[in-house]
Amino acid sequence: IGLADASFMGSGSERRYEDLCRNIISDMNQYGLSVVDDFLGMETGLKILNEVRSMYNAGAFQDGQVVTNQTPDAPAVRGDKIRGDKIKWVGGNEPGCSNVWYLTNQIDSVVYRVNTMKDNGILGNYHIRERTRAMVACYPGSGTHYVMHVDNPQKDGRVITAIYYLNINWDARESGGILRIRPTPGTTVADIEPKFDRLIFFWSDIRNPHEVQPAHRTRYAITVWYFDAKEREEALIRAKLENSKTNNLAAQAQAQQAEPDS
Ligand SMILES: O=C(O)CCC(=O)Nc1cc2ccccc2cn1
Ligand SMILES: [Mn+2]
Repeated sequence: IGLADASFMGSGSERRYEDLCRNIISDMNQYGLSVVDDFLGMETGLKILNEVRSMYNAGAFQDGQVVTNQTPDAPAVRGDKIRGDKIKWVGGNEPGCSNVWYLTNQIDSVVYRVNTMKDNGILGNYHIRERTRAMVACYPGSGTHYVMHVDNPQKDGRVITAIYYLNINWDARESGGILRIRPTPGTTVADIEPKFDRLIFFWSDIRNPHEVQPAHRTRYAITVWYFDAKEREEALIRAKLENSKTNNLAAQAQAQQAEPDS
């Protein structure tokens, strides 16, 4: 995986930006994932980290969906959590999020660029015009993890997952917290350390099941998901159909109840 060095924001050289995008295009076509180190440089990375820390310390994060998968017959032990992260969704330019907002703008420009460059292979099949808000996540250490899963298993429109890590001097040997991606089909495994100022991309669908291994140190990450216009459009139409179907069923049920017994 071409570990591109991309503190292009510092040196601001167009050439390095082009090279970075070329690297991402070839990684995404070859591996379905890409790792970019030194994306924004130390100074900007630190501003983002400090902003996230102050959000977290202000108690602005909620528990990620916590589903205990208690096996029915097992003794009532503490349900092992599906995931232990705490999250906060950050939209446009809310107060106190200007550095996260700057990050999402930088990632946007890379994604829109690789999506429109010529000879971009699979990336050319998508038409990326929208993304989710930024999901700021914190694994508070003490073994919190996230089980193996697929981000978009059912064509909800999301095609690229982009994750930016904020963890200075992360050493997985003592802190764990590795993101393990198991690209399918295939037998390879990509173990990615959540290193400071590292940006990764991977296909959001079933091509990339992934997990976060137990983290023993506070682990911050910021994720945005990019939509393909067509897949998103179709997903929204399906959702509307589903919705109207259930509404009709409910209305019918309501009506039946209302009818006097025949
Ligand atoms: O932090 C990492 O290295 C990746 C963690 C991760 O996969 N997070 C995540 C978080 C999610 C939150 C809501 C719905 C789906 C989700 C899928 N994945
Ligand atoms: Mn995920």
